Amino acid sequence: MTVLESIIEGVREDLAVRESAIPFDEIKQLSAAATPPHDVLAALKAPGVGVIAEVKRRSPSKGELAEIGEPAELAADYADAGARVISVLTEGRRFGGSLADFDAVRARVVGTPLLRKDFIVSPYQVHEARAHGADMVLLIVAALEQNALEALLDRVESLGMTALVEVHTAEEADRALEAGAKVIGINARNLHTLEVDRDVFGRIAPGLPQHILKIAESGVRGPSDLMAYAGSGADAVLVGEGLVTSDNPKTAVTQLVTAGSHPACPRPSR
Ligand SMILES: O=C(O)c1ccccc1NCC(=O)[C@H](O)[C@H](O)COP(=O)(O)O
Repeated sequence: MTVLESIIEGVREDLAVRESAIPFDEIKQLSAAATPPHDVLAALKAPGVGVIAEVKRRSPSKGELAEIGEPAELAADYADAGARVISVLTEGRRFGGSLADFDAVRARVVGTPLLRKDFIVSPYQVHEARAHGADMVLLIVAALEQNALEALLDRVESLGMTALVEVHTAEEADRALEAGAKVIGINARNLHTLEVDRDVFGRIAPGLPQHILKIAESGVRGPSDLMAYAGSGADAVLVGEGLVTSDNPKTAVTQLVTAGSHPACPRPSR
């Protein structure tokens, strides 16, 4: 069993417990009653290379990363520093995240789009994300059969949210395009082996259509990595470990945002 398969096995077990407490029909009603989502595409299309800043306590690859304090305060610092989207891990067993974290961030940071970063394998989780105020939902191609990917993507968009469709190979990128993805995240991290290869983005991104928003995920240690991803066509970068392990996460985001808006920073023409 790979790391990804193990994570998904646990996600399905935890999901069954939640679904027994709040049945599917009820979570659909809650999602329908939620405050409408932010326009994530508009946020990501703003000039310059954007930053998606992640609330991440621990991970399968590195274990405990940092004592992040109150997730809401960390997220508020991210937003104040100019993050375009805030990613909140809600997977509990391997990342130490929760929907309670998401709720706290949502209550504290009302003006910035939020990404529910989890391993989405069920329509229930899509409605659950919306019910908790998510604007964006991660769909991992490697975790889904094509029919499921297309059905979940349609459901995300039917609720007014934006899907971040994550790939690690050219074949997965083809599947994302076939499914109708508008935002494709190219993860430098292989979710089966946990190996990080920053060159993956530059091998895949140039082959994507210009209208696709391209997000470089993982391995961003500072502005030089952002600039390198920008040089290969990134519209934004998604950063977790490099922020929460820094001396000052707010300063770290500020430095990335400054680099992404610098005249010398490459930016795809739109
Ligand atoms: O981060 C991990 O170890 C990991 C392991 C297995 C599946 C997913 C994993 N991370 C999710 C992510 O892709 C990252 O949290 C995100 O891209 C930020 O990466 P980083 O800046 O390297 O923390």
